Order: sequence, then C-alpha cells, then structure tokens
Amino acid sequence: MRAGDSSSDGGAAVEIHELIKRYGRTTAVNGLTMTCRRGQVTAILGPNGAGKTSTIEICEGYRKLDGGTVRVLGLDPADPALKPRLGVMPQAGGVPPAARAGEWLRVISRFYAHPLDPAALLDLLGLTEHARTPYRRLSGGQQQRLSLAAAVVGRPELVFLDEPTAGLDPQARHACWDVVTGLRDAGVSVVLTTHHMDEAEKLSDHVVVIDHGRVVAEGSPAQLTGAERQLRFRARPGLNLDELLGALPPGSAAKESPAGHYIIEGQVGPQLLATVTAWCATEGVTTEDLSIERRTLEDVFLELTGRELR
Ligand SMILES: Nc1ncnc2c1ncn2[C@@H]1O[C@H](COP(=O)(O)OP(=O)(O)OP(=O)(O)O)[C@@H](O)[C@H]1O
Repeated sequence: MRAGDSSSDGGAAVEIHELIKRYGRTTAVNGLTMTCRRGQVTAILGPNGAGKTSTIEICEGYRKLDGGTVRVLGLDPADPALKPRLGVMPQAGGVPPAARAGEWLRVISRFYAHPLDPAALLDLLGLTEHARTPYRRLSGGQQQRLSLAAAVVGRPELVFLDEPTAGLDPQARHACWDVVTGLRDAGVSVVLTTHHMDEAEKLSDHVVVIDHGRVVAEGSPAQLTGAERQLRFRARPGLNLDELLGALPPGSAAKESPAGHYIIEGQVGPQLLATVTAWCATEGVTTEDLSIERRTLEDVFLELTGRELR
C-alpha cells in the first residue's frame, strides 16, 4: 500500500464530501458528495455552469475549496506527493505555445518513473507528422490531442480529463476513446467531464449527473437508463397528444420533444405499437422511424436537468 492510502478510502480514487466552492456571490459547488472508484472510468455530466470544472480543478489542486473535504488517492489535493501520480488534461491549454509537440511529450515523460513511449502515443493520436510543430500552430483538435497525450504519457494512477473530446472530429474522438479504454484496461482510474452523452454511455463505469453544484443522480449507465422501453416515431409537429392518450392503455405517457419527435412510455409492446399505428392511420398521420428503444442517457439527462439553456 502506498503512503497516503488508508483503509478508510475503501477503493476510492477520489472522495468528495459536502464540497462547497464560491466565486464572490456565486455558489458554483453547493454541498457536492461523490466517490470515484479506483480502476473505473467516472463521467461527470452536467449542464453549462453546473460546477464540473470547479469540482475537477479542486481535485487537481488548482483551486481552493470553501467547504467540505476532498481526498485524492487518499491525500489532500494540495499534497505535492500527488503530482507524479496524477495526469491532468485541463479544459484548455496546459502546453506552452512555443513547445514542439514531440519534444514537449518527451520532456513531460522524463518526470515519471515508468512513462509510455512518447513516439507511440503521438502515433496513436495521429500527431506523428506534427511532432515538430509548435503548440500554437497546431489546429484546435491537434492541441486537444497533445494535451491528452501529455496527461497520460506518465502512466499515472489517476487521470482527470476535462471535456477531452470537445471540438474533436469523429476520428479524433474515437482515438481519444481508445486512449481512455486503454487506460482503464491498464487499471488507471479516470475521471472525465463531457457533454457527449454517447461518450459517457460508452466509456464510463459510473456516471454522476450534477446540476447547480450538487449531485442529482448517479449510477452505471445501465442503472440510469433503466430497463424501461419507449416507443418513438417522427410525424408532423403538433399532433393532439390528449386524443392519442385517450386511445392508449391507462398509465401511458406521450410527449413531443423536440417538435415532430414523439415518445410514448408505458406498457411498451406489440399492443401499444398496434394502437399507436391505428390511431395515426385514423388521423391521416404518416409516421417515420417508428421504433421501440430503451431510454438513452441523453433522455435521462434532460429529464434530470431540464431543457432551459444555462
Ligand atoms: N473564476 C471564476 N470566477 C467567477 N465565477 C466563476 C469562475 N469559475 C467558474 N465560475 C462560475 O461558477 C459556475 C460553475 O462553473 P464551472 O466552470 O465549474 O461549470 P461547468 O459545469 O464546468 O460548466 P461548463 O459545462 O460550461 O464548462 C458558473 O456559474 C461559472 O460562471
């Protein structure tokens, strides 16, 4: 067991209890309690301004808390002993503008006892041909990938990734996912924030949804989306849902969200499908993409956090 670990952490990579962070009169984090387990990928989701970056930067030791407790690998986030055990990818920057990609990665790797091969990592993230390019001349997506590489090249025990795939093209997103999956397979604990629900669903063992600086739900993606199924279809906007509900078994629910996209919940099965199809036919409504699906993480997220823009 390493110095700083204690039996009280019970396998926690990060333990946050009743965390408070204020900026003047704004309370950004408001009594947030959550645990990220060792060896797992934990995704922190939340609308803009929910307090994700504040929380993660307190864990990284970059910001001071105003209340509560945070333990990272059993230590205070300000403890210098954490530095070689952590990998951090901030939301923006983190690399000097003049640093050349390959050189920077080699420099960072020398701070660690058992780093990954910087050249192999550059290759994995499609940066080999930009190895001699200064950071400021890389495209936004290439800069992101270099920041990710710099966060993981030291083969740390715990990695914080703040919106690692924001602004990346699909190829780069997949390369980033491969890196995260590789870290997890190697037993590294990963804490990431993202606005991509599909990413959270694919990558994470544990999802924590926060809003207004507090946890509003958490669990595995499967626990959060549940076993319930929905009937979905597209049709012209503005169907009379009260009339449709009148034709459906009691306990059914129907909503249009967004316009022209309909979701029916309840005892979803062949009988409900037949009833909806018959009602649409009677009303002269043409349906498209009629399907029975499980709720997505995005459905759950919007239910939990609402639809207002932040
Ligand atoms: N340095 C700061 N000074 C003042 N207010 C701040 C500061 N940093 C964050 N805030 C405020 O704290 C709240 C939480 O911000 P934070 O960046 O933690 O949210 P977030 O969930 O990461 O948002 P996003 O998804 O937009 O990145 C917001 O209202 C934000 O405006």
